[in-house]
Amino acid sequence: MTQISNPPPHRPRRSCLYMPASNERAMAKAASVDADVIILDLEDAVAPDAKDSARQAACDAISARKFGARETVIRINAPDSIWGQNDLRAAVASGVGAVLAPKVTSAADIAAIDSAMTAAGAASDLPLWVMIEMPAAILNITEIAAASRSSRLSAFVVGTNDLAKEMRATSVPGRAPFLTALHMTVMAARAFGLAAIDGVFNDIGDLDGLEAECAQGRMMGYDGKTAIHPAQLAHCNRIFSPEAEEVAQARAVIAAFADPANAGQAVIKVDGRMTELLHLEEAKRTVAIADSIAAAAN
Ligand SMILES: CC(C)(COP(=O)(O)OP(=O)(O)OC[C@H]1O[C@@H](n2cnc3c(N)ncnc32)[C@H](O)[C@@H]1OP(=O)(O)O)[C@@H](O)C(=O)NCCC(=O)NCCSC(=O)C[C@H](O)C(=O)O
Ligand SMILES: [Mg+2]
Repeated sequence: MTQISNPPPHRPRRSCLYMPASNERAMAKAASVDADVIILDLEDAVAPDAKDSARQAACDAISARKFGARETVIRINAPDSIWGQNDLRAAVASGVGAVLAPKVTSAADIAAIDSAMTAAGAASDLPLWVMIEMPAAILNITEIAAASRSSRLSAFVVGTNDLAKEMRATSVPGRAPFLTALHMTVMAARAFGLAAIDGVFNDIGDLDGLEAECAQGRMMGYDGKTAIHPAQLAHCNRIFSPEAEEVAQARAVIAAFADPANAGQAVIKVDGRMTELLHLEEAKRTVAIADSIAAAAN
């Protein structure tokens, strides 16, 4: 299987697993974990003494194509940290699928990272993902998302741990303290055509809690969830996959609009429901995601 550096628009991102690049045992799982996206972390999960060796290990694993068809991402340290620019240059040179930058707060940050990627020789279509995890990022979310028009920015990843720390908020079931941030992030992502990935669930043993949080993220419109442990992946994959009934309904909508009897119609009835052309667009997206998941499973 080959790594894809420029993924198709409907590529599933149901589960995005962080792997500390300094953790050899975790990295050895590369070929077997059932994650749509692998995020090799050089930032918070890597101790300062291990930063250089983790960077090397991440880039070696990418170059050796250890992750098969999974989308690969390297999370660099903050560009203004002592490791950030070396991380960025090494990630670009490694052939990774996307670079993930932490703790951005403004459109100027996006422009600076994009310029640094260009200076490092990045192709114009190497995607930039960013962590939305600072209060200032939430306040500036529209200008950050709008920076995608003039940069490689293509995805938001929510960081609820840093957000909790910076807000001095408490993590509780239902995530009441973070709902404003979660809604604003997905809204801005959708307004500017970006992917939106939900934050992590820290309690590895609480799969019921994880399931509830996945369902909440999906209901809000998120494409998938970041995970910290392989045990979380099956829940993320299941809940962020279109259900069989949803796919069947989507296929019925596509078939109905393709029926010559409905040619030129903007609104029709499908299985008793009012169905407009806007539903056709969503139906096509649902089927494309379902087909993509099915293809990856074969
Ligand atoms: C939290 C962990 C340190 C727990 O690790 P461990 O004690 O080894 O757990 P287990 O014994 O249950 O592990 C069983 C096996 O699974 C492997 N494993 C565990 N986690 C991963 C993983 N993430 N990827 C791949 N493989 C993994 C173990 O190596 C065991 O394998 P084996 O021994 O061969 O049986 C650990 O889960 C961990 O480090 N998780 C990721 C932490 C991380 O990346 N954190 C940073 C991102 S979270 C974040 O902060 C997001 C954002 O920035 C924010 O602000 O919110
Ligand atoms: Mg963080």
